[in-house]
Amino acid sequence: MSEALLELKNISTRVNLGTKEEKTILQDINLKIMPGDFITLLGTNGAGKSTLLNVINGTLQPTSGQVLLQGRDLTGMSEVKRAKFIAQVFQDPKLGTAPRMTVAENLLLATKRGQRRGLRMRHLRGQMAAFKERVAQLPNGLEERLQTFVGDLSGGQRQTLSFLMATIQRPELLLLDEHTAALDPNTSRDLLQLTDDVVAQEKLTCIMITHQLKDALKYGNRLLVLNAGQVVLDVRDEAKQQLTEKEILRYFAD
Ligand SMILES: Nc1ncnc2c1ncn2[C@@H]1O[C@H](COP(=O)(O)OP(=O)(O)OP(=O)(O)O)[C@@H](O)[C@H]1O
Repeated sequence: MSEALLELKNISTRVNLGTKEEKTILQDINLKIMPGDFITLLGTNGAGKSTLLNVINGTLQPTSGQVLLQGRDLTGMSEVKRAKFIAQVFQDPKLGTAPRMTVAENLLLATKRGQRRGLRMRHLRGQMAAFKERVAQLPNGLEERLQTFVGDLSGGQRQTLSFLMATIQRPELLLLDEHTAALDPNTSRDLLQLTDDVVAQEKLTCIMITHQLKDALKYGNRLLVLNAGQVVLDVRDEAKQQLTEKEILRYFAD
């Protein structure tokens, strides 16, 4: 088997250590994510899905275990440094974009993701044509909004922009934390379709948290279910295609 892009080795996360509130959120997780895997991640509220993404993106250090990206040990590396390799889109359209900057300025910012260098607005003019071309392919009219302040966009436009910002500079790993959950059904469907297209075109490796069983079955090549901090189901390819919603629900048991 070829080498994993991301490997989680014996990851455990406990909070409030040494107090009555001590709690295990992730329990000895071992996972190999292969290059090009598009994983849909399911689990009941509180199963530990967001915590797992936080351990991968570096906002949370695990209590024990290691996070390896292409064999490189990321454990202990800051979130800012990991941003060079890992991009994330959150559920809240307000996260991930700067409201007092224009759409074009936000895109310029995204092209510098993970770099220390400051933002040079004079570089913007040279990039406008390329930005216009990128947003022209998007579903909800962002093309006409390049000079609009992001705070004035609709939630759907803002979330589409967040997705474009996360992928404009190809990340090694893309993390999506219920990124369409706050959108209306049509806008959500369009952004999921865009996600699927971009992941395929750019051959991205991606983990997408969702509560929609249909979407978890429809998208991706691999499906994981987390229950009480443990991976209780991990299926890929044909086994995933044959899975039904009813079967998945069995793994949601308390
Ligand atoms: N820093 C923390 N301190 C205490 N408890 C925490 C902390 N972070 C997470 N938790 C708890 O750990 C559990 C897992 O949380 P997490 O957000 O990872 O779940 P989730 O599977 O993403 O849930 P949801 O589907 O509701 O978003 C929850 O019970 C949560 O309250």
